[in-house]
Amino acid sequence: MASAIETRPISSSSNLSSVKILAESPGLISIPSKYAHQSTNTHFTTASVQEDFPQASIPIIDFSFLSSTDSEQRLKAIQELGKACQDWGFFMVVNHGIPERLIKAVIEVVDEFFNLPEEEKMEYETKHVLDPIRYGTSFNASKEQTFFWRDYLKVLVHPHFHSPNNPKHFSELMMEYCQRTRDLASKLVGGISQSLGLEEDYIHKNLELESSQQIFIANYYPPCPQPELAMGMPPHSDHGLLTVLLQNGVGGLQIRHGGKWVNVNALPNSFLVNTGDHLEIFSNGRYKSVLHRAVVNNKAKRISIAVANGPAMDTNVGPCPRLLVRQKNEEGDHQEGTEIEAKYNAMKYREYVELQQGNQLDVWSSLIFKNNAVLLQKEADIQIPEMESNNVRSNQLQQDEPELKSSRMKRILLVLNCVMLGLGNCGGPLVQRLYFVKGGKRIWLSCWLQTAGWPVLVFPILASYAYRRNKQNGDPVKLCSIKPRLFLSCAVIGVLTGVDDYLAAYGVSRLPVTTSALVIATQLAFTAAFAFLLVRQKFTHFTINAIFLLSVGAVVLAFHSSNDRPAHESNLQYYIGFFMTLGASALYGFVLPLMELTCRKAKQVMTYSLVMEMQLVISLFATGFCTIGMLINHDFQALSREASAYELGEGSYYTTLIFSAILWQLFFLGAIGVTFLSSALLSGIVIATLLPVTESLAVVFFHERFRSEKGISLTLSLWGFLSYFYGEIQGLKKTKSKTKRGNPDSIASV
Ligand SMILES: O=C(O)CCC(=O)C(=O)O
Ligand SMILES: [Fe+2]
Repeated sequence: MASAIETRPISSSSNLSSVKILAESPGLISIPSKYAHQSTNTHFTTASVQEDFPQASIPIIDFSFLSSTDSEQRLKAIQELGKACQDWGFFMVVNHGIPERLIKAVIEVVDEFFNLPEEEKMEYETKHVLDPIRYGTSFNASKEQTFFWRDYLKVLVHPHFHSPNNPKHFSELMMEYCQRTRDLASKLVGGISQSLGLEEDYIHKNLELESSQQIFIANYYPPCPQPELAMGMPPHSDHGLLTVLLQNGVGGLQIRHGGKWVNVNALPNSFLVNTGDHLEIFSNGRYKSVLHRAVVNNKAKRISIAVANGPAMDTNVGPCPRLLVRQKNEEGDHQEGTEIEAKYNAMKYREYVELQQGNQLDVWSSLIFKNNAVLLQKEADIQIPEMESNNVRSNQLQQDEPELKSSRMKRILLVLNCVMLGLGNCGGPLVQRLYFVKGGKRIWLSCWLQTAGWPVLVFPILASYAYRRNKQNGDPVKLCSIKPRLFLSCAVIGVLTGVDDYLAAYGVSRLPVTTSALVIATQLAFTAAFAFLLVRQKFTHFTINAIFLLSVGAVVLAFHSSNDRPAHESNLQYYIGFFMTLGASALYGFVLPLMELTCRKAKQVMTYSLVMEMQLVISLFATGFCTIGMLINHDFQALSREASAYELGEGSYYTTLIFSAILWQLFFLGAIGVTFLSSALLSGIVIATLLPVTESLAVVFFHERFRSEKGISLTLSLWGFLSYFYGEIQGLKKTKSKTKRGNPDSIASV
């Protein structure tokens, strides 16, 4: 119904899947780039300047007064109706007489329709705007660069009734509901006709409402993880005469009023009604067809049902001739009877719909707006949305995220990040331990090295920048996209990481690698707990089992840990080392979900280049924190002394430091990458399950003892690891069968 072009089926060449499937994909924390609108366009996002949208107190029309036998009451209601159409173009109808049980049942059955298997709904994917039943997604997916967070079902219900076969009772309920709303619209049109000074049945007869075109449109907006970047439905006006809108109690409609977007919420058991383009044309612009849009939220699904009531398809609609003659006004206008200029050309309703929805906007506007001033006035309030969506807009996301175009690419990146995390996870503690074993004593230096490798990040960031520049054919592309709010969050995480590095470095200096690595495995339990608290991580039996096994593994080790105490260390030193490592584990278990939360709350589109920028800022602040520690401890001055006393020689000393820095950088970049591409929990799982490799390497390189408790712990870790991945594979299979016909690209869990 809306004034745009919804000609494209859901699964055409670009494989656009339903947004419902996308929203239900496990672990979706940010929206795919193709759903994120430019924050510079205030009409397409809510993230920009106007943060709080006032609540509109739109006029309320008591329908019972319109059909009152008391002529005075009726006249008053008609005047109020006319004023509502003139000043607002939107009003709320109460006491309409449509039973509440019918309203509830229709919403429920629409919900059931969207819950049908994708294959079944796909039967209704169609090509032509006037096909009787159409199921689709977004708004005008064939023309849009950026999609809308909405699935829809459109059914032509009058003069010929159509309906999907399923769900059961859909057809019956829809027929009754459409009949009742058609009667409602017809009575309102009668009142509007009178409010224009015409007979009650004037519009009815002249626009042939006996065979009026009625369209049932159900809109489904699932919860969206980044609602401020997405939009459910773009600004548009509705064609036809009156649209009767119902919603499932979840707000989201905004209308353009007084140059602002304002929220409109309906009273319980009321309808929202808006005047359409053809009432504007018919009244020669006296009644406005107002722009409106639907915003989305991250909490509850929203369903809206818009029933559009238009003239008969083949009716010619132009300004009403009787309204083009000046009426005598209250002051006794002496120009009474003179002609008023028609602002619009007449056009068949069918042609209007086809031209407008067929996207020939230039032709359409020149045909419809006889008076160019009307068009200009419309454009002045807001850039007409069709123009926006039809023109190829340079989209911030396409600039930012060329590398995440396909799900294959995402999977490759995820594997790459797991490998980096693995290398860092095994190599980092080993090289750090090497430093201490061969004569290094500087804890602050060792901790500084955990993040001081940040300059290596400059290369991939530059490479991504060069790639984007190349792609944009000379259009301006930003080197850094991080915004102040995200920068600040990363700075805080950086300082926490610095503290964490110190705790971990202290632990590594005191404990054998085998012990410290297994204590670090408790991090998974911390990660899981914080992930639940901070990001509402969902757990399956398999993940719970994995977390339990991995944690028990670490505890088994902890009970026997004193057996491991190196000969030269006191009990106290050993225990301090043990608890410092545990503290590091808890803190990092907190930092990972915190990063996930930061990614979710960032009012920015998350891209992989942005993740690298975030890691750079985190490392920078962590390094700054540790530099202070080094300065206080005079570590810089001690460097050359320590190098010359290093057991493996001076050259190897510096090599050890450099490798340590690089390996830790891989660890952190891998961890944040896996968190962004999947979840904090997966990062924790990878860290915990790579223990066997670290264990074996430590036994090989440092000839550490491999005692029975380590064997038990190791077995439990492996078991936990297998349990987690088995669960993941099961989950993936389920999702795949759900989305057989959907597009893996849109499954943004990776
Ligand atoms: O979902 C809404 O509130 C708006 C729906 C709408 O404007 C339409 O379907 O034309
Ligand atoms: Fe609409």
